[in-house]
Amino acid sequence: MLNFDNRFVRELPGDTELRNQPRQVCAACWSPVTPTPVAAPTLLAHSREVAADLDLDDRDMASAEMLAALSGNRLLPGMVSYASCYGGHQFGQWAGQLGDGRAILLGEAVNRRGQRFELQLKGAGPTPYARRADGRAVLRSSIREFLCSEAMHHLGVPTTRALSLVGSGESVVRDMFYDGHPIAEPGAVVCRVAPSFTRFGHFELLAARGEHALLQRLVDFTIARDFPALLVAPGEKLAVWFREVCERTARLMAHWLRVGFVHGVMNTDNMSILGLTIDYGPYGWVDNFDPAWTPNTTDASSRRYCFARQPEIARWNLERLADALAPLLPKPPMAEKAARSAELAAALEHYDEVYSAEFCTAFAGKLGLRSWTPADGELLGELFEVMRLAEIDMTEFFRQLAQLDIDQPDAEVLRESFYREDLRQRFAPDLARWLARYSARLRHDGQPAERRIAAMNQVNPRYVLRNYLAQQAIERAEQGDTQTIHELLEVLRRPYQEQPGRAEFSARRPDWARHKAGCSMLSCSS
Ligand SMILES: Nc1ncnc2c1ncn2[C@@H]1O[C@H](COP(=O)(O)OP(=O)(O)OP(=O)(O)O)[C@@H](O)[C@H]1O
Ligand SMILES: [Mg+2]
Repeated sequence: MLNFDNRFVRELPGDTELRNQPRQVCAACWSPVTPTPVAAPTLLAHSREVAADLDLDDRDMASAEMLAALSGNRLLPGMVSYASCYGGHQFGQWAGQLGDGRAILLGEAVNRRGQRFELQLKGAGPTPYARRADGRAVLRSSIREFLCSEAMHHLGVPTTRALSLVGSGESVVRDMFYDGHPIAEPGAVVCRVAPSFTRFGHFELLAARGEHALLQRLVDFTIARDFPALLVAPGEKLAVWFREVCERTARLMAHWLRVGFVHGVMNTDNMSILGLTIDYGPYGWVDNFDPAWTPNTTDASSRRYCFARQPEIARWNLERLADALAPLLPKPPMAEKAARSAELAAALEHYDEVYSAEFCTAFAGKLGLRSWTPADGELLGELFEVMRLAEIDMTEFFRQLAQLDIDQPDAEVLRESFYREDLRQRFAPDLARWLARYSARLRHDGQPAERRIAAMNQVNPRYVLRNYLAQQAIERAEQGDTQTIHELLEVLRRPYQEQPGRAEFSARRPDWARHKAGCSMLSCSS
């Protein structure tokens, strides 16, 4: 069914200890571990696009062997199972070894076009990196990961994918808000798919332990397997590669801001070397535009990972990766000893430049502008301020903005993007002033209306996985009804297309969801 070529375990050293017990794993990139079987697996949903990427058809997906593999009950021929070893900076502090505590890789499938995909079960039981935790995942967080990674892909945002969502038939005990109220919840396993699940933290841990020879091997492996185009690029390989990682990360940040996504836990162990969105934990979608909003309750006081700070935090994370890579470069001259090597520093500056350029391109697109001038930055800044103060829904506003008649701008087309009538009235004059300036700018831009509207509709989604929508799918699934998961999966396949009869999936957050757990506050407990 699937063809495997498991380079990670073949080319990188593994742990020689075979017992599946929590421990520090040194001088190795992975540990062999077998998924822990589950009692009564059922395939709750799968992504037909990911299946197609893997050359799997509906019959394959419905087979007993596939269900056994996707639940961790039995491996398919060619699979090897292992957990990888990484560390990370969490909330700004070095946390030491973390590793795949509940994620178990199943090897690298190569499709008929020669594309390579790592398969990874999340929630498949404890590994040597599980510390004191159970290695499992609850259904609610698994639904959120499954739906959101597919939704992000269809929005055009780089991301790990999800092949399947399997209910385990077992319960998992979680204290959702860490307040001494543990309850048994249904468990699940998601099979994630990505060309590589390697994180910044994989490199950081080897550097922190002074395992520089292995660090060099992991870098060489990563370039050869995951960045083959760079093998023929001129220049010092490591610096060229780090620059590419910076560039991809910058593009990812611009995408997150464009669609209103807040990751929620941008620790360096949750940063993909390929610039993919990885680890859908306490993430959230911006409803009313608020740069300081964070969905993660653990982050509520520091707001380190709030919406607007994400690009800055990504840079901080890249700096930690640069620190890890620095020992592999030739020693800098004495005068620069404390400084990072010039190449790494230049790559970080490149991050700033690419991010700025990508942000401008993204928001020029959202506003329907063909080019971007410094004055547009001011125009956008003023819009953000009105949106924040008036609590305007980000997704609804930008989608509806295309409907504005720029010869006679009238805020009426934006009425549905307000959460509060009093704020709508209070900020009506500010919005009207802004719309007049914006309309003048568009008239100057001179693009025919149909072309502008079509272009805006390709970057301003009508449908995103609003927090309350995911929560509704979860509550129904916990009652045994997976219909909403399937409906959402279907709607979110075409986020930029108007879908008649699907208005319920684009409606802004209802009042009941404003402060409800799972809708505005998410916990890390998953
Ligand atoms: N239930 C669990 N059992 C074992 N380890 C866990 C569990 N939950 C989290 N961990 C581990 O704690 C660390 C930080 O967790 P974090 O929430 O970032 O990741 P995660 O949600 O498990 O997974 P991923 O980053 O793979 O999507 C990771 O090493 C992770 O494997
Ligand atoms: Mg994680």
